[in-house]
Amino acid sequence: MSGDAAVEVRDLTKRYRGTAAVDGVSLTVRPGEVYGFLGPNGAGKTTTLRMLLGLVRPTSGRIAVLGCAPGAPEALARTGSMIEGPAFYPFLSGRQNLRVVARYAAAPASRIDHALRAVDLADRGDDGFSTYSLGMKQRLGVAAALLKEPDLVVLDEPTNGLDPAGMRDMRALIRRLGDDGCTVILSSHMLADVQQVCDRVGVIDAGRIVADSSVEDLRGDGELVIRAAPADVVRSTLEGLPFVQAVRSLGDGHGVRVDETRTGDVTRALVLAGADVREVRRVDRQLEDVFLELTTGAGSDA
Ligand SMILES: Nc1ncnc2c1ncn2[C@@H]1O[C@H](COP(=O)(O)OP(=O)(O)OP(=O)(O)O)[C@@H](O)[C@H]1O
Repeated sequence: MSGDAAVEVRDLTKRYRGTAAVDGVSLTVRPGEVYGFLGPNGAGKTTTLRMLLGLVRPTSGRIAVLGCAPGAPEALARTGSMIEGPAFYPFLSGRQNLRVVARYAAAPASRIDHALRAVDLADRGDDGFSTYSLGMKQRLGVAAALLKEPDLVVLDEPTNGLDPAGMRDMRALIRRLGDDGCTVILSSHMLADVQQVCDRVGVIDAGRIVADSSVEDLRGDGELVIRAAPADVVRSTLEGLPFVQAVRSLGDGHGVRVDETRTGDVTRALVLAGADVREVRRVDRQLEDVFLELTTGAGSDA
């Protein structure tokens, strides 16, 4: 373990009754980055996050959180978390709920106003929790995670169940935390959200990491969409080009994985082969496309 990482996980495995929920996971989260943990339902996201917090004991493997063993008091003192939705007293106000959490977490009560401001709940802090919208409840959960002035925040599905405005607010909040130098790990089903808010992502499928890279690298160079005829000439020409990585058939054309600088070469080759080129257009790959390619797509969230 290098010791420079905010979180370092090596060969982490968790078995339940012989079945691996998490199977040899290795990943590194660097200080100050917003790291997205993506995967279909049941892929092992929550189990991994719970192991990082010392809530679940690994079957095997190594974890360092802020240089400490998971669950070590030094690590927990600098880590805020929201796992599987926030739990608050409905009959107390937001502020009173945070007071309860602060006392329990040995965090200074002076942090409460700061935490409420950070999640845009300062002017609703004295209203009853039961009167909050789902988005406000989720944001209060993040406020609770911020009470300790943490270096690391772990959020399990922070946008779960939120409407578009709630998601936008949560995204902005997470990005602000990252910009303020806090390391954030979040799990999500919301691929578009992760694409907008995360610096790097790990994709987990059936307990195994299938990708761990920057969002940009994962999305790659995008695809060149070509409409040209006849189809057999187009396909054989494209497949014969050494710089073309992959050719796939679309309804009325072909999609080609190729570096953007080769767009002219591809078009020229098709014209020289006698193809009638009607359209050549570059399409960015969305994280969702990559996710579906990488995972089995078995989860309903996929
Ligand atoms: N306490 C447990 N006992 C037995 N099996 C468990 C336990 N906790 C999790 N599992 C199993 O481990 C696998 C991974 O579950 P986990 O909750 O980590 O997935 P997830 O990626 O967070 O899924 P979701 O997106 O649905 O929350 C699942 O097959 C789940 O049934």
